[in-house]
Amino acid sequence: MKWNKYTIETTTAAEDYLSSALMDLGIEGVQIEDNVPLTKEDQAEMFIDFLPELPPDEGISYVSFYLEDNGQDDTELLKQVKTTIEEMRNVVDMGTGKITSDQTEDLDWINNWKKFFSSFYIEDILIKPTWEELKEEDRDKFLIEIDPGVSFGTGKHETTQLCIRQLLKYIRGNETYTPQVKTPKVLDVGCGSGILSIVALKLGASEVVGTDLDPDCMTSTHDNMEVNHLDQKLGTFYVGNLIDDTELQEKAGTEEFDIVVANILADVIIPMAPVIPARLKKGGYFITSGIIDFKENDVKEAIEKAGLEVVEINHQGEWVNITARKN
Ligand SMILES: C[S@@+](CC[C@H](N)C(=O)[O-])C[C@H]1O[C@@H](n2cnc3c(N)ncnc32)[C@H](O)[C@@H]1O
Repeated sequence: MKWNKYTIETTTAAEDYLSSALMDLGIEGVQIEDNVPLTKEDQAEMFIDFLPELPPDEGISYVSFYLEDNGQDDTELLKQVKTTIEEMRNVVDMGTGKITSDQTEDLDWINNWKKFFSSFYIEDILIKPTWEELKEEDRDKFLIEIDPGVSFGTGKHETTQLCIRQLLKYIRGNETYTPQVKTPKVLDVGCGSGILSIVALKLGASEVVGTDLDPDCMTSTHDNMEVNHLDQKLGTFYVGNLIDDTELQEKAGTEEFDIVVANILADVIIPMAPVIPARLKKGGYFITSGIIDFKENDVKEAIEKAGLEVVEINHQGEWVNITARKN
């Protein structure tokens, strides 16, 4: 499908007003490009731990919108856009307001990523997108089916894989470690698509509790539990921030968990570390990732300061897993 892309050169002061004015004209899906650095909150929400160097912010912003090219004439709508820009000059600096056009193909943003997600293994666990047919020869495999929807967690990311390997070790056991608890209770902080909760349950966890800041993750997690034929009663999921929400800390449970897994970001794990020991039973493990390599020491220090003993540090690419025990 072809699309006409229109880009308005404006100012960072005007970009939000302009986007909302474009939406008022019935335009859906506006893209903003500027050099304004992301705030800490934006970084956490977008799972970005470090940012590329941006050119200096000179206050210029490019606001683009797309119109499907189905032979229609965009002239009338563009006239309305130009009028809107001129009217807005009375209230905000609109910059040049120059409109340029381009044509682009296939803009199925919501679904395009699916082309890059196909079945793969983490050790003996076969992770398969829900929309892919299960091959006859894979019927007896340890299977996890996932549709992350708009949440994070296909299993492809190094940090998810680091956590899954640790869940394998600390729930199922391996040649170097024999779990003391066969059916652990697991807390999954930052559950995203629910992938780690589902792996934990499939490996034998008796129950999981999950949390995430993003309400969409509740839907993804419940849907993925269902796809994986897991009784919804085995999982309880809450929206909220364990770091400072004492009500959530209580609801999640005190000294209840054999394993707490948190694949978030170094900048989130560091302030979260102090509340983790109180969630764990004695002898329980904290498995964490989402840590970029240059923040490894900061996270390790925070975990040790919280009173846990770091027992393992693993790396995959530039990402780090730290596993710690409550003694
Ligand atoms: C990298 S994703 C991990 C998703 C999934 N657990 C996985 O391993 O693939 C991090 C998730 O943590 C959530 N998150 C960020 N800060 C959080 C916080 N303070 N408490 C709970 N969840 C948080 C994000 O919304 C996101 O869904």
